[in-house]
Amino acid sequence: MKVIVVGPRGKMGKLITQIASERDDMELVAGVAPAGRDYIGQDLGQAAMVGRMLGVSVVDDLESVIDDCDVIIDFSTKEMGMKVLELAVAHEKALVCGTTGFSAEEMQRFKDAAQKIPMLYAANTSKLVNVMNRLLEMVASTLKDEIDIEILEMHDQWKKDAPSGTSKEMGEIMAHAMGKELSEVAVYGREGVSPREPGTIGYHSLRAGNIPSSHTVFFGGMGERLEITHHSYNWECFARGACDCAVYLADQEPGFYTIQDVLHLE
Ligand SMILES: NC(=O)C1=CN([C@@H]2O[C@H](COP(=O)(O)OP(=O)(O)OC[C@H]3O[C@@H](n4cnc5c(N)ncnc54)[C@H](OP(=O)(O)O)[C@@H]3O)[C@@H](O)[C@H]2O)C=CC1
Ligand SMILES: O=C(O)C1=N[C@H](C(=O)O)C[C@H](O)C1
Repeated sequence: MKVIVVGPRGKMGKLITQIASERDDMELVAGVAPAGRDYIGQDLGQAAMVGRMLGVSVVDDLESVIDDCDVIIDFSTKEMGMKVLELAVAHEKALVCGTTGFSAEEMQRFKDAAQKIPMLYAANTSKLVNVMNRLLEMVASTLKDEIDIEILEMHDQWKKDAPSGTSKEMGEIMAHAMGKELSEVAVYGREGVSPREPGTIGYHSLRAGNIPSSHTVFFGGMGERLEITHHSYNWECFARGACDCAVYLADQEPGFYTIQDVLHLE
């Protein structure tokens, strides 16, 4: 399965390149980086600090290499994400997108693209986070309005979006489990919003240092509290999951896929 990595110098792109280079079922054919970077033209192994040459280059123009691949893996920015999507559709290439921060309208463009290409979107490609999502669904569907739900997510100081894509997915899963839409119940920050309105889901984002990713969901009951937490120690779990998604997608027909399909969690 031939793969292009978009953003191979990024925190995720580097790890995805390193992991893909070790897998027998993946073959890297190019990296795509922003124009003007000093590592354009370098060997992908050097640019992504793999520790050996891979014999393929980093380019600044996806269109010049896209026909060499089966699947594109994109963890870059939302602006680049939209350009990658457009080219993937035009060249009928499978796309794994893990970038976060897209608007509802942009997310709809991914869903529309699925009529033409195998499209997998996952705001979080960690296996354990996706198992955690099942637990959240179970608690929310069992207790509904009996409990207060608050989500606290922590990330590094450089993260561009807040709240995290994962916490939005978690909120959506729990809202649907309670028969609601997230937009009806989400409250972003509680400062100045007290006492608490029942049936809402509160969001709290903390940014500090180089925390890779932590998500805690607090279920507040009367005289008791349940907390479910996922901590990542680095970005490896997400990169491994992204490679699994790409291998899965290479064999699929056009359609919209999620990591639940890859992990057989449905
Ligand atoms: N789904 C999941 O499980 C996860 C999702 N993410 C998401 O992935 C995205 C990237 O995260 P992260 O790796 O931490 O971010 P980084 O900022 O470390 O990396 C982003 C990369 O994208 C590259 N880039 C920016 N613009 C372009 C462009 N026009 N063309 C090609 N490449 C471009 C940057 O290049 P340069 O380095 O040269 O500036 C950089 O290498 C974020 O949206 C994040 O939330 C992150 C972790 C897990
Ligand atoms: O930027 C990150 O680091 C992460 N982003 C994703 C998100 O927004 O949820 C996934 C994970 O939390 C790491």
